[in-house]
Amino acid sequence: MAVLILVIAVVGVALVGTVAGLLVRGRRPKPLPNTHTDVIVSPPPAADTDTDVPPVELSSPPATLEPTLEPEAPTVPPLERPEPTASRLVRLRQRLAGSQGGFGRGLLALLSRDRLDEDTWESIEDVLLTADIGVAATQQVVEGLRTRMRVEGGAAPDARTALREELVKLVDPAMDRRLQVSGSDGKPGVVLVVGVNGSGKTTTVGKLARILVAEERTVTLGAADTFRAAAVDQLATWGERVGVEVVRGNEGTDPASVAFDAVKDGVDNGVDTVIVDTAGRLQNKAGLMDELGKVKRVIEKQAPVTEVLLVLDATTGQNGLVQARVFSEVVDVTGVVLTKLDGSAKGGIVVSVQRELGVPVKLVGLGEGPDDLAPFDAEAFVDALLG
Ligand SMILES: Nc1nc2c(ncn2[C@@H]2O[C@H](COP(=O)(O)OP(=O)(O)OP(=O)(O)O)[C@@H](O)[C@H]2O)c(=O)[nH]1
Repeated sequence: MAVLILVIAVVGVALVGTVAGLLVRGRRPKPLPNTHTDVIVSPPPAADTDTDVPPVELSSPPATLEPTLEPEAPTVPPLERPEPTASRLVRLRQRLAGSQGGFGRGLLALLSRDRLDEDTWESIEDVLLTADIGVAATQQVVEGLRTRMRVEGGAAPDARTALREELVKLVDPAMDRRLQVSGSDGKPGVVLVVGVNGSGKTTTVGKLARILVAEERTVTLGAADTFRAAAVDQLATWGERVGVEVVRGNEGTDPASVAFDAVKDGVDNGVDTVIVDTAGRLQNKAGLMDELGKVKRVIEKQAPVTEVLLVLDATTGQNGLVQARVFSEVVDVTGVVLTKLDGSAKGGIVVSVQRELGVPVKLVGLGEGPDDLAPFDAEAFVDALLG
């Protein structure tokens, strides 16, 4: 009997050991999932990534087989990737050629005539004046061309080269067109954007932010156009699309206080550039001077303004030039943004505005698309004019 009990005990111990061994092996730790996270936060996943993520089961199906709720789709849209500046120029040159080609081609046709009589020279002058190049510049270019044609003896075959060289000289490739978007002493660069309502200011601020984001710079926007609530919302949308913070005030808030807050925010967060949109109501010169003067003064309590961009609508012609003059008397304009060049055949305004203000055109707007803003280049511009 004792032997029997002993045998049962030995078999029992052996069985328990085997089962325990199996259990321990079953609990052996699985390899850990990869917990490494990127230092750079990636944009929210695009719509097609949901194929990688199994649907979340909210609860086990109830006995009554009621329909289960689908998890809600995330509402945050993915961040956009703005187009790099280099490819913009190639794409937008076509658009520039489309709107300005008539002007350049008209000049070329006149210059290529067998006989360049006085009537032809007058027609050449008319074409230049119609394109808004301005009287003095027109005379300069006609003089230059007449001299060359005399010296070189006749029009064709070199009319294109001569015209190109004269126009490039006029547009002045030597002007420094770089945007001052960097600050010093660890402070952000501050770009103040001014111009009359409707010239495309807010749109330009949004597009410029995209250019800077494409160049991997960090940006904060200041919606100091508190005169028009829609402009503030418009800017907020531009910012959201590329993940750029927009500092805003309520409608009617003092624009200077919004500008101050935006630049302070930029300094505190160590961003590269703060761009400030302004209202710029051209009610009268004194009022404008007060408003923009104050905006600039309060900004400079935080960081120096590195660039003042005047936005001008190319379709407004001579009227735009009058506005440009008033703004440049009120604030030190350092660069011009010429918008809506796609909708105007008056590309000559580039020349007149540069002569009028003595500051370079730095950017051109060539459409309503988010990336339809490009750095201005004198030679590419003239080539587009000549088609
Ligand atoms: N075709 C074309 N349209 C443009 C261009 N730039 C701006 N626009 C349009 O011009 C209109 C006015 O632009 P906004 O940016 O709202 O003008 P704004 O100067 O900020 O006007 P306020 O906010 O009233 O001060 C909008 O419909 C823009 O889409 C451009 O280069 N080409």
